[in-house]
Amino acid sequence: MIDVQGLTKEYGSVRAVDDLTFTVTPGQVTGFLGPNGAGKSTTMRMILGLDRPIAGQALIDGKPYAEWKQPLRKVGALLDAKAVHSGRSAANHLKWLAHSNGIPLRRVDEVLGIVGLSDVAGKPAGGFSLGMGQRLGLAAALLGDPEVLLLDEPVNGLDPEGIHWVRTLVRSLAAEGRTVLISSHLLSEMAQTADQLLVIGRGRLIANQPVGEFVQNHAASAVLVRAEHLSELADALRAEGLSATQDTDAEGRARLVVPDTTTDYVGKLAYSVGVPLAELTARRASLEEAFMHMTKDDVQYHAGTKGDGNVA
Ligand SMILES: Nc1ncnc2c1ncn2[C@@H]1O[C@H](COP(=O)(O)OP(=O)(O)OP(=O)(O)O)[C@@H](O)[C@H]1O
Repeated sequence: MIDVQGLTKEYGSVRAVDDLTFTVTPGQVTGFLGPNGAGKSTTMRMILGLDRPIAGQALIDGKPYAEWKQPLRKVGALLDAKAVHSGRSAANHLKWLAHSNGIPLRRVDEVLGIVGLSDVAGKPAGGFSLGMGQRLGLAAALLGDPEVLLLDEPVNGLDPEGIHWVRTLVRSLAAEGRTVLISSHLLSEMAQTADQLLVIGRGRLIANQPVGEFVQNHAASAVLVRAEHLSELADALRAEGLSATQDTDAEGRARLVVPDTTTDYVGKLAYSVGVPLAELTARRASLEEAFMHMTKDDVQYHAGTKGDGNVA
């Protein structure tokens, strides 16, 4: 369990993290989202004792990270996968970490196998691709078989197979009862990986809820309907107090978009007014729509604008 209370950090005049309070519970994947510069990495660094807050605290199972005697056995973290001595081989990098945390050396071969790097174990990490570096970072995070995992952008640089593998891995780690906090800008991926979402903007907490609830609360779903007699159906919908707008689908066919209703309702109504349907589809809101809606006032760095924050 990670317990963050009133965590606050400033860099000069920039308040990077502002009075953040949340808990991350075991047995589920918690996704950590926020626009660029929102304070995700800074929060993770403070949880790991790498940055000192100006107020508040972060505890891991009741103690600050620094008080765990063999921290890698308690918490596995992937923050900056490039933070590896470039001349050192993957295996030696992991052996060095294992040694400093009292972890048996046979675990090094195990984690290299888990992340698919056994064949390049003896090669210098400096020559690794971005994706291989991420895999090595994940191997280091898993080395101590930790109960708590903090993964900052773990799928960065991974190919589709790698992304799928990370998703399966973190879901199985959570299913084993571990605490998993994971940040990513790939929202469609996060929608499939996370159970719970923590969303921050400009250092402040703006949502902490299950993924499905977040999407339902912050993005509109709609029913899409095609029929030969669209205007009759539109009239019937409006008579029932529903708004229906007409547009065309990808194949250029006219359809109605009816927000805030269900396919069951529209289907029954069409039947009652004798309009045969050619298509009746629920358009589910996406995590991306919900995220854009929730964070639109907190985006500091827009394409084509100067932004109003300090550029990192
Ligand atoms: N070492 C530092 N010195 C000065 N400012 C910093 C430092 N680290 C972070 N910041 C600032 O703190 C704010 C939060 O940055 P942080 O990297 O935590 O955000 P983030 O949510 O992880 O962003 P991204 O999604 O782009 O990785 C930003 O305004 C950033 O410029």
